[in-house]
Amino acid sequence: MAARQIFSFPSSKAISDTLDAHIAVLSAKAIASSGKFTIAVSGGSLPTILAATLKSNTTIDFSKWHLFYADERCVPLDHADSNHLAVQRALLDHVPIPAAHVHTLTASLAPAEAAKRYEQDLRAVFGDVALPEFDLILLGVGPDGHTCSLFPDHPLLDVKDRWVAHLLDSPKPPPARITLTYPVVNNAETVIFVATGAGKQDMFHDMFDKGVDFPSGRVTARKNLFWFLDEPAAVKVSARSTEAGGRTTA
Ligand SMILES: O=C(O)[C@H](O)[C@@H](O)[C@H](O)[C@H](O)COP(=O)(O)O
Repeated sequence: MAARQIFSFPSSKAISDTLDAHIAVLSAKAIASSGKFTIAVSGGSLPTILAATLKSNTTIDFSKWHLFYADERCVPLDHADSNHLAVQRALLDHVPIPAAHVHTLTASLAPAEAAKRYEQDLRAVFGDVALPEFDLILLGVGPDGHTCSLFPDHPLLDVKDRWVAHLLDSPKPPPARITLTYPVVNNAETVIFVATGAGKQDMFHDMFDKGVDFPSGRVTARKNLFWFLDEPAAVKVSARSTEAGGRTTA
C-alpha cells in the first residue's frame, strides 16, 4: 500500500503544471505496457485545474486513454450539474480522446440501474477481473472531507460488494448520484487528490495532524498516493504529518 505524500503548492497553476508532468509519465508508461491509459476523474474544481496545462500537451497519446468518472451526478449529460459536462468543456473539447473511450453515465436510467450499467462499462474495459486497476484516479475533496460521492457517516462508506454504487440522499446537491466504491478507488495504481481553498484547512489539520476520520482519508492506492494542496488549504498541516518531516513545497 502506498504511503501518503502531501505537497503544498504556491498556486493552482503550479498544481496544474505538476499534474501535467505526472500524467505524461503515467500515461506513457501505461500505454507502453498495456496499450491503454485508464483514468477516472471527479468534478468540482478539479476539471479546470486538471485541464489548465494538460489541454495543451501534444506529447500525450490521448487516443489510448479511457476516461471514467469517479462520481457523477444523475442529471442529463448537458446539464449544468453534470461532472461530464465540466470535464468536456475543460478538457475533452481540447484533446483527442475518442468519444467511445469517454465513459459517461447513462442518464436515461434510474440511479440504481445507471450504477449497474456503469459497472458493466468498467468490465468492458478492464475485463474479467476481481477489481479494476486504474492507472490513475484524480479526486477532489469537499470541506466536509468527502471524496467521490462518499460522504461522512453515509452507508456507502461500507459498501464492498459492488464497483459502482448509487445514492439518492447526497448531502451536497444534487441528491442522486453514482460513485466508485472504496474497493475500486483503493485498487488504483496512483491516486492524486487535488484540493484548494482556505475552507478546507481545518479539515486537513484534523485529518493529517489529529488522525480524525474523513471519507477521503480512508483512500489508499497500490503505488502512489499524492495529496496536492494549495497553500491556503495546507497552511494548518504540521510539518510532522509529511513523510519528509516537512510540508513539501513542490
Ligand atoms: O460531485 C460533486 O459534488 C463534486 O465532484 C464534489 O465531490 C467535489 O469534487 C468536491 O466537493 C470538491 O469540490 P471543489 O474542488 O470544488 O472544492
